[in-house]
Amino acid sequence: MSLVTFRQDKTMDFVAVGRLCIDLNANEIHRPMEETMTFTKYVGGSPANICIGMSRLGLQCGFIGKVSDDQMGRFIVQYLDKEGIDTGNVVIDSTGAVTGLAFTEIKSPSDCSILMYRDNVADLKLTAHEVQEELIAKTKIVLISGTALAQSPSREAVIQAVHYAKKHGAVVAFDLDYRPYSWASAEETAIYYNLAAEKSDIIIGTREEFNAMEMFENNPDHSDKVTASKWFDYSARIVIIKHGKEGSIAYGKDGSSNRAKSFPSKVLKTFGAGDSYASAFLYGLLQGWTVEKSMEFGSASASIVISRHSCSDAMPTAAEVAEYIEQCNQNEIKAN
Ligand SMILES: Nc1ncnc2c1ncn2[C@@H]1O[C@H](COP(=O)(O)OP(=O)(O)O)[C@@H](O)[C@H]1O
Ligand SMILES: O=C(O)C[C@@H](O)[C@H](O)C(=O)COP(=O)(O)O
Repeated sequence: MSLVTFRQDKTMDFVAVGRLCIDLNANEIHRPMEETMTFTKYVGGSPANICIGMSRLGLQCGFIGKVSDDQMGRFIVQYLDKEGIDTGNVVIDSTGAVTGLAFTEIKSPSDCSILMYRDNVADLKLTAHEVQEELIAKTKIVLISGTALAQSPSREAVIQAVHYAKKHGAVVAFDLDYRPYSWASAEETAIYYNLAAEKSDIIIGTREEFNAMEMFENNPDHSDKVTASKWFDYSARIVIIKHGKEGSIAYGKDGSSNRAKSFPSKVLKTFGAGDSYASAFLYGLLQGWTVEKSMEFGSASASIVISRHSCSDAMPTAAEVAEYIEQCNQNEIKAN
């Protein structure tokens, strides 16, 4: 009996709600951004990366978001269209808002950071009225992303999307996606993350992101089991805590737990790991795989994406991920 079941009468697999932004990834790597002269432009934004990842894996996907009425907004929509993602609910801002920029700094494979310019961004201006119920009504999973809860009216748009998801039997996946610079205070973060998590069937986050949610909780040791157990009293069926290179652990409402190791990787940069992991994990669940196999698929996808320069554009196909797993298994057999 699987922990999560999906309505098979739906014609779409996955819809993400949240930010669409631009990644400007440094071309000159292994140096601080003060010395970087050129960047490569990619579509970015954690929910956008996850959606592109799901589409690359062969799923029918849509996006609910807002972009700026300029070249950057048009670049984003054209890219999503080319990837086969339904952009019918990507709204063009009319207030002069801009596209969020994420400048990335790759000082070393383990020392990467992101400088985000997010003043007056279009993605946080999505309103509840702009969320199309008919799009959510036809999808199996709705992904919400934590940063979209940071400001109104985006905050209310996410809550409305969750309401539609519950009404139409869509699974709600919550990727915590905590970006401190988008929030007014740590208290606001904790309050709104907890409200969203109460409605979510699948919750995915790093240990640090869950810590940010637990400001009013009693979990001084930051126990993953304590973190997960709280959410099974609400809607959650699966709670995943990610631990970087150390891998990840998933807890199930049925009392199960599964640990997944990370895969070997020629790491170029570490960002993009979580988004690729989430897309491939959710893909696995949609195939009817076990949590364990889905975690393996997510972990392998992450190890591929962190070896490449971009996040969105680096998202692998299902065949690439399967081949990588096979190759790593063969290498392990040879090594033993
Ligand atoms: N250095 C690494 N080498 C191999 N896999 C990694 C590495 N860092 C992360 N991963 C994989 O990506 C997953 C998510 O990474 P993590 O850093 O925990 O999330 P996020 O990118 O959201 O911060 C990990 O559970 C692991 O499977
Ligand atoms: O989420 C953002 O706004 C930044 C992303 O565009 C960027 O690609 C990134 O940091 C993704 O890393 P992850 O969310 O840690 O997987």
